[in-house]
Amino acid sequence: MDSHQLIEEAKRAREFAYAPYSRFKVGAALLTKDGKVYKGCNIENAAYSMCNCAERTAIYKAVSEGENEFAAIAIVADTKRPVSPCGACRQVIAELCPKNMKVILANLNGDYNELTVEQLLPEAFTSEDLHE
Ligand SMILES: O=c1ccn([C@H]2C[C@H](O)[C@@H](CO)O2)c(=O)[nH]1
Ligand SMILES: [Zn+2]
Repeated sequence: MDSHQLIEEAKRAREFAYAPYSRFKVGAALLTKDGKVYKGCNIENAAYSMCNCAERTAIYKAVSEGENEFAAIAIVADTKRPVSPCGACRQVIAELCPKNMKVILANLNGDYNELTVEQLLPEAFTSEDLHE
């Protein structure tokens, strides 16, 4: 599965977004090392703080199914520049995905950026900081 295919999977997930408040639909597709794809969309709530981002939906789906080896994630929204994940999602990605894993940020115009987890959240606070 290449970057373009993973972006297409994320676009399909985006169609399921439940975003009646922001009207901002986001899709994500997380690729495991053995080639499975877990998709996620954002899911909002009338109690706004409970909104869950697409990236975290995909990651939590995968982890809760026993997955822990990831190869790439694609995230797509209808933005001018490729979508920029929020800080909370950057922290979750840094926690559960390898530092050198590919992160593909895309929009619906065909623009995309590829970066690593470490580039997405430089100097991340991680479990290595917790205990000496
Ligand atoms: O990278 C992002 C940025 C925002 N959102 C969602 C959260 C909320 O439902 C809506 C507006 O912020 O978009 C995501 O899912 N991923
Ligand atoms: Zn987020």
